[in-house]
Amino acid sequence: MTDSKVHSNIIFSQQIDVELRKIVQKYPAGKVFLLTDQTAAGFCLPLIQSVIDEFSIRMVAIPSGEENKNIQSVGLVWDFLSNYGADRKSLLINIGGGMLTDLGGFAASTFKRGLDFVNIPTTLLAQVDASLGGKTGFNFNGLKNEIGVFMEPNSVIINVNFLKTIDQANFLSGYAEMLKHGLIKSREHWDELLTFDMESIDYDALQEIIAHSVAVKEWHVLNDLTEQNIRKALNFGHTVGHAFESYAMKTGRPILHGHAVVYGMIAELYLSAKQCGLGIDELNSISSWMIARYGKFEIQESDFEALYQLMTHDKKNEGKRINFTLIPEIGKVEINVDCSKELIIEALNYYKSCGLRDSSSEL
Ligand SMILES: NC(=O)c1ccc[n+]([C@@H]2O[C@H](COP(=O)([O-])OP(=O)(O)OC[C@H]3O[C@@H](n4cnc5c(N)ncnc54)[C@H](O)[C@@H]3O)[C@@H](O)[C@H]2O)c1
Ligand SMILES: O=C(O)C(=O)C[C@@H](O)[C@H](O)[C@H](O)COP(=O)(O)O
Ligand SMILES: [Zn+2]
Repeated sequence: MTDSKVHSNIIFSQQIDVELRKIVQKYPAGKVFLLTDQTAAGFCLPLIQSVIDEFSIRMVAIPSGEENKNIQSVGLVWDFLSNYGADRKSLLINIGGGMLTDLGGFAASTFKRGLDFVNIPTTLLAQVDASLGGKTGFNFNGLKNEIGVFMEPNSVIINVNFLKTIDQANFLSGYAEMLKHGLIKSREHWDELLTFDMESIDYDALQEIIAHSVAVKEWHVLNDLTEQNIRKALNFGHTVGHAFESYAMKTGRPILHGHAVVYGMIAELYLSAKQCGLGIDELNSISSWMIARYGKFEIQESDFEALYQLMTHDKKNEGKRINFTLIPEIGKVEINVDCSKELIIEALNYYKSCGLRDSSSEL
């Protein structure tokens, strides 16, 4: 395993305390703050305790879970920064999963119009996706990431050892975003992901594929930070996926973000087959592979209208157009594809029947 590899401001390191100390010592004494969530705190702070003690870093922990990615939690962070005298020369260290790095990045970017923040992602999802690229924010009005700003962290420190304590469901959730990266990047990267042994994890091998996944995300962000164009590729699966995630939360049967993205990708692969020529065998085989590992969020026809209405809030939309990112073949992307309501309902029907149907059947 290589040590302390610097890729832009993304640092892969086996010695998280050494890397963090180098950053913290650049800031005035008493002006470094730390944000985590209550679950991540127990698992993750021991790995950086020596730095916390050495610099007497003040800490706050917000409640864990997607349901707490809200304005109340942002308020707790602003209160904390205000009460302990944070100023524009301060640093906020966000240590946790994607919920925490999204929310902490937003709180730091808006407090006194912005102070520096670094992300230490501690879930697979946060290491390959959420902690990178500067999309910060929180959920509002039942809609995912409805409020937010683009603001990149000063640094991101990735250490695979954090992943040894995440549970299987959260591992799969992070792997979903890696699968997305595989589908938009290349057949080679996709095949690499399909052959990785998720049952018995080799952490050296995992770090290698995390690095490949990070490179996919970073390339898109470097080319289009504010998602005017090619960054929309990173949103594949999210038009339908975010609708599933919001609807699941609203109806009291929440699902993890990555699982929602997998279900969204299945529906959007169907749209890709109908609108841009993705092969039907490819569609059916990817969908079956995904359902076998991720199960399903069961939906009825009576849910379709509510799901469609949620999609009308997607951030890629323009006017009345619901703009999808689609995949004509693995490794190719088409952005801004307008799909009719009828076709979107057909895609939801395809998803609904997945697992029930013979995978070789015609559409
Ligand atoms: N900004 C982006 O580009 C982007 C990209 C993808 C996802 N996201 C967002 O990320 C969020 C999902 O992130 P997530 O899956 O990391 O969820 P999460 O942050 O809620 O973390 C999942 C759970 O794991 C716990 N945890 C964190 N680190 C741990 C560790 N090392 N060991 C054991 N438990 C640990 C957390 O406390 C939490 O209970 C969603 O809100 C999603 O919208 C953002
Ligand atoms: O980095 C991006 O761009 C993404 O779209 C990555 C997604 O995985 C992530 O879930 C993102 O937060 C979605 O953003 P949104 O703009 O659709 O809220
Ligand atoms: Zn996502």
